[in-house]
Amino acid sequence: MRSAWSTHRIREAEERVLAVTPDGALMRRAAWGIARQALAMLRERTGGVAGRRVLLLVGAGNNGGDALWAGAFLRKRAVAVDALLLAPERAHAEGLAALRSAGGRVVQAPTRADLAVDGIVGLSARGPLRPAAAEVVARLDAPVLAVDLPSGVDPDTGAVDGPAVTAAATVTFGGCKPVHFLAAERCGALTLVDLGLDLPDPDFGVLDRADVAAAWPLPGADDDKYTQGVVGITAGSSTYPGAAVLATGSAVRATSGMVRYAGSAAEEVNRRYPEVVVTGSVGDAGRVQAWVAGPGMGTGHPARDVLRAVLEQGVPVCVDADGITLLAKHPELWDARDPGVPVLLTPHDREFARVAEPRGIELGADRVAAAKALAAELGATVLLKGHATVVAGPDGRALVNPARSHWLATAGSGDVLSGVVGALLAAGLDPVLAGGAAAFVHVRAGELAAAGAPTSASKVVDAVPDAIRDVVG
Ligand SMILES: NC(=O)C1=CN([C@@H]2O[C@H](COP(=O)(O)OP(=O)(O)OC[C@H]3O[C@@H](n4cnc5c(N)ncnc54)[C@H](O)[C@@H]3O)[C@@H](O)[C@H]2O)[C@@H](O)CC1
Ligand SMILES: Nc1ncnc2c1ncn2[C@@H]1O[C@H](COP(=O)(O)OP(=O)(O)O)[C@@H](O)[C@H]1O
Ligand SMILES: [K+]
Repeated sequence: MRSAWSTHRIREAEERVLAVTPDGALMRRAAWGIARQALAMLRERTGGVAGRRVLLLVGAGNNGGDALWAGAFLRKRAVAVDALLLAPERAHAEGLAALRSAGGRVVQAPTRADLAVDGIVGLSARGPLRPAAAEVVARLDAPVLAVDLPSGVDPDTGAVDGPAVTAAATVTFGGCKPVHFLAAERCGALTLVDLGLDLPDPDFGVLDRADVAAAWPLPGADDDKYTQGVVGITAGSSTYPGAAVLATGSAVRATSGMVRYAGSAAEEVNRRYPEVVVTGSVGDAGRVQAWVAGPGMGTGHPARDVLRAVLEQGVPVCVDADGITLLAKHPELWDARDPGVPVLLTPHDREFARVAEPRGIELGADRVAAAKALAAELGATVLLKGHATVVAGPDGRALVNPARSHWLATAGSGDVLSGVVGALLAAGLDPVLAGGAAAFVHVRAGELAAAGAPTSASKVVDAVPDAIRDVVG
């Protein structure tokens, strides 16, 4: 698992190391990491390094200092290095002297380059690129290597509110920052240079393939259809039977145990998935180890009664879509729940706002903070959907699942996610891990279903087993 720390935590840890490290040593270590990455990119893109051209974009602080020192190292490999100083009077003095004495040039306008190094702003970044930097970045045609983070993107939230760098690669130092996962598409390939920092608990973790593989429940010699956890789905309505088919289908694809369906789309579900045990109502459904409630179920009184019946059963529940709207409209539904039993909500932004705003929680730029606040307030796990999905537990733990592709931005893909979450909850996974692992496999299923061209939620359902195979295989 990788981890991310907000900038103030990184700074505090850096200060402790700086206090016991010779002047400039950390910066040179950071800069050496950038130079190595720059050399690798030059080699990969141009077949060599000597005589290749690098343009440094140098801002007012230590981020620019890193770029200048990296330029000095690159000069030693016979790379031609030009530095464009965006705030000449505030450029890092030692870095500039090192670059000059290594034979680097200071230029007044961007020059042709094989690679640009973005040392405009780092940990102290606030807001988008200022106009002068924005103009230079807009005119670049070389790939960009970002120092610490792509300038113009908020380091703590990944928010982009105007001009910002999109990097082909980013080299960061000491520990990853939230931007690296919340705006992964802006960072490109990420490398971490170790600075020996002693960091506290992270703000959030990021599951990798091996973590998901280790968590994913697979049947063993002593298992039968019941022991792997039976998942119950209550979803769909006469208006939206499709949501029931998608959520149930993805649960079927995600577990080799049993899936039950309770609701008005029983016939459609059974026609499509004969292995599902269907019934008209939750009360008749038989025992399950977790429920998924909500996709397409409607928001009227009958649906409210169904949701209450599910919450009263004392097993983990994944509440999605209309189920979330019902919880917002009827907060007393929370009383039906045993507070010791996990509830996991899977809202998109508008559903999140419906539940959070009446409780005084705004969904602003800091999506991790908002999800953590709502999880703590509700005593439930909150999976906030988006291009980076945030999963926050009531105990303060959080995971982020970045998506590097966006094929899941298609109608019904949320219903697919809820079925996968349900399968993992039924197998007994901790809800934060269940949400994180489901989001991971969901993204992979979207990529496999799309294979480079638009796809649909039904195809994502069918790709769930391939996605699991890809992860656990
Ligand atoms: N502290 C340390 O020990 C280390 C710091 N390192 C580097 O130091 C960086 C942090 O340096 P600083 O704290 O000096 O600050 P930065 O270099 O991040 O920012 C410098 C200045 O840029 C300006 N600025 C803010 N937002 C801007 C925007 N949107 N557009 C243009 N200019 C903007 C501000 O005036 C700010 O003070 C890190 O990102 C990293 O690159 C590394 O050398 C590793 C060691
Ligand atoms: N631009 C995007 N990039 C990556 N994933 C996305 C993007 N937009 C949406 N998603 C994912 O697609 C799913 C959409 O779910 P949801 O909004 O509930 O849609 P629906 O109601 O149509 O099922 C979520 O899992 C979300 O994380
Ligand atoms: K930068």
